[in-house]
Amino acid sequence: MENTMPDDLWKDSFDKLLDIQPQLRNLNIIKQSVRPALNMDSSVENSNIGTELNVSFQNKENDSLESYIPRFCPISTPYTYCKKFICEMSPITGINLDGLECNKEIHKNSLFKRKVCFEDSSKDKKNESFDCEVPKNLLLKPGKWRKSLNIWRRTQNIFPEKGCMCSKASCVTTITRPFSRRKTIFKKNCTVNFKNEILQHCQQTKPTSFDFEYAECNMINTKKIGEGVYGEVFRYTPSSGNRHNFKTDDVVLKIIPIEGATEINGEMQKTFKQILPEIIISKKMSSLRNGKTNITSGFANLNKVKIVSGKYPQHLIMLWERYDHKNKSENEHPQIFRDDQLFLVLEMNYAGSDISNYTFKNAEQSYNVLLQVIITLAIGEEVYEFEHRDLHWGNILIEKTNKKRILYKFNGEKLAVCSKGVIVTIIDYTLSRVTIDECCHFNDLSTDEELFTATGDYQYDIYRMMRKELGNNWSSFAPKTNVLWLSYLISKLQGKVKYESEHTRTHKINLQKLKDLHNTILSYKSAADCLRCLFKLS
Ligand SMILES: Nc1ncnc2c1ncn2[C@@H]1O[C@H](COP(=O)(O)OP(=O)(O)OP(=O)(O)O)[C@@H](O)[C@H]1O
Repeated sequence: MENTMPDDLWKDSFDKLLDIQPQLRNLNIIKQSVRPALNMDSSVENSNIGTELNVSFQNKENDSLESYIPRFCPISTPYTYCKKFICEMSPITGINLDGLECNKEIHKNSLFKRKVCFEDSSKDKKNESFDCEVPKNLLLKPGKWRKSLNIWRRTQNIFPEKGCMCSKASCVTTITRPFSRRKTIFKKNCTVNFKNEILQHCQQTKPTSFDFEYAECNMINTKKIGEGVYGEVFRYTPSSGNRHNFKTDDVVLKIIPIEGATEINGEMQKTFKQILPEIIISKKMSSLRNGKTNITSGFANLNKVKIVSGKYPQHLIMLWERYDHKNKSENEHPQIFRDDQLFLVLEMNYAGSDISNYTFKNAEQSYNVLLQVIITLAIGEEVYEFEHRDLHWGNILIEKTNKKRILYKFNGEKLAVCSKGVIVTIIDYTLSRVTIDECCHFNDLSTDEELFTATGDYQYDIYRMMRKELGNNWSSFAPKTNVLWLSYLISKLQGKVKYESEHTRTHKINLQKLKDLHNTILSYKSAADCLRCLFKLS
């Protein structure tokens, strides 16, 4: 039975879109007039991801769509039928899903003008005039894409520090480092000593010893629970002498090497300057739990920030190895750090497991999780012009709670959401944008080609949609980007997350509520706009 093909195997991406956007049927768009799934993002999910995506194109001279049909790619629409479905519209990225408006700009950028690498341009002199900026086969795993991107780079023999090396394709591409572009626009004229500023945030005058701060004797039940490209994440229970406020909440340490000259996990270490905004954003978002007119506990609870230096404590190294043994770490062994390595440590409350690993009771629970995310984003928008910009399902954590209701305040108005037994926390502000004290902090992705070329999940469409929404100006405030991530989240809650029981009436009613909201979500301008409508606020 396990080898039986899924019932919806016959569906191509447009068929699937009709399931979730039934109003498209009213437009009477017939399949013959829809282009094949050149955008492979969504359709590839049900395909054999291991199969190489061949995006070499046969004929570059003719600018018509036909010349850009891949010769072979693992899409659910069989290639033999591709040429039948030709028009200038893509069911995924060619239209705005809410307005059903044909999005010519995206066409220009991502389909017709998409620059590609030819496998062997030396055989064809004409190819020399064709810029080769978009890498081949950039198929990333859903969720934490930085790791996936680094693995892709390694397999393609691309070394970012040299700009690019493309060993097989005879083209020179410019692969820029995507994640070191954290910027802050200061509206007031001021010069900042980043190191001192960070030490102030840490309430330190100089870095303290890593071994001393995180000695084994002060930490109980410690284990490594996660990793990102920038850091290792450990969880522990503070030993009684080390509990500051008599709470027994478990602590999470996110340990990020900084300021060193060596690359870690394929990335240059962040500098004081680059890490400061992450500290500021984390602190401010966390402080919203103690706000006056706006209150949410939906952003990670940051208790402390510390700068430590020295070798990794031996007990953490052992836990790192245990995790590696069990889960196969993609990060480098912490033994590689020198004795004078600096680390930034963010101490947060443990906030559960991420949505991709969570099994919901039913859609009623997941619908209430969605409401918690909407309210939290809305409050972030109101107070700090916050856009998360990377809210994939690995960055939304869920934990069980005994509280019946989660309470919020939005512009002075008290709101409550039934918890249905779970509480939500949003994490990871690496790409986030905020305005704090007249400074705008953001991550400039304007020259990042890789992220906008990636495929493999609807997630990667969202980065392209954000770029369009922002006009590639990443400092500007466009809360619609939060709405785009909500649309992504709803699609995951409908079809991708795990449910304990799917046959109850409650589940079906709430799944319908998710579908209804999915049909309208992109018509909202911001999470706050959506919240006002859902809670009938003025
Ligand atoms: N407060 C927390 N509670 C529980 N788990 C957490 C917490 N913070 C982080 N984690 C876990 O650690 C993982 C990595 O954290 P995070 O996303 O903040 O790291 P990162 O280095 O920013 O990752 P990226 O590679 O996306 O930059 C998360 O996916 C999550 O599983």
